Amino acid sequence: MQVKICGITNSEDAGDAVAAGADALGLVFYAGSPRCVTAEQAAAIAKAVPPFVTLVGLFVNADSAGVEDTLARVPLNLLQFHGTESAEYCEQFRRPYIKALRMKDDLDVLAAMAEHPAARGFLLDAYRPGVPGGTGESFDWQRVPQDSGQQIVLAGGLTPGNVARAVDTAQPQAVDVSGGVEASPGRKDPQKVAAFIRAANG
Ligand SMILES: O=C(O)c1ccccc1N[C@@H]1O[C@H](COP(=O)(O)O)[C@@H](O)[C@H]1O
Repeated sequence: MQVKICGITNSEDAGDAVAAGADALGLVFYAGSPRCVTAEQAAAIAKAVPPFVTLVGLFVNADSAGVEDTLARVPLNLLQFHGTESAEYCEQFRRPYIKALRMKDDLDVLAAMAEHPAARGFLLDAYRPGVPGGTGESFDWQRVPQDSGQQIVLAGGLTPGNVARAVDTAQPQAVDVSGGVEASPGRKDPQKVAAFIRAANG
């Protein structure tokens, strides 16, 4: 099971997550988040990350120039678009990307995936009106399609205590967590991070 620890705000938390076995670290470039980092902070964190750990930049309906500016300053391996971005928008950066889908009750998941043929995968997160993500809420894992042929990253309200059940139910390729492994908003708890990665890997 691949594990992404999202909402890293400092080099110490990055190092702890890598030491615990994280495959990917997420940096949030969304001003509305308590985990938001500047490009300068992100570049400093990136220096603490080994080359074979994927560094993911998370954006929410950001203006294109802002994304380009971040890309020029931070060595991101993968982009995560967590808003209502179109395929045309996401593809303009010519970088590998995953698209977040918020699992609103009436969302046609396969149809939403078909709108992003160039996406490298889809991150499925809980839906809460007015909040783009990082809600700490989960959704019905049985709604994760088993026949999409896509790389699925399961997210939303995952914790060290529920991730094994989530993996068993949804059978994703990867899991993603933010609030469930925090000591306080924006600071990770290294013991929770390690427990999460252990539990995700069964
Ligand atoms: O982490 C955030 O603050 C955030 C803000 C805006 C959009 C997405 C955000 N995070 C992503 O949401 C998932 C789920 O978060 P949680 O585990 O429920 O707290 C997280 O893994 C990020 O990919």
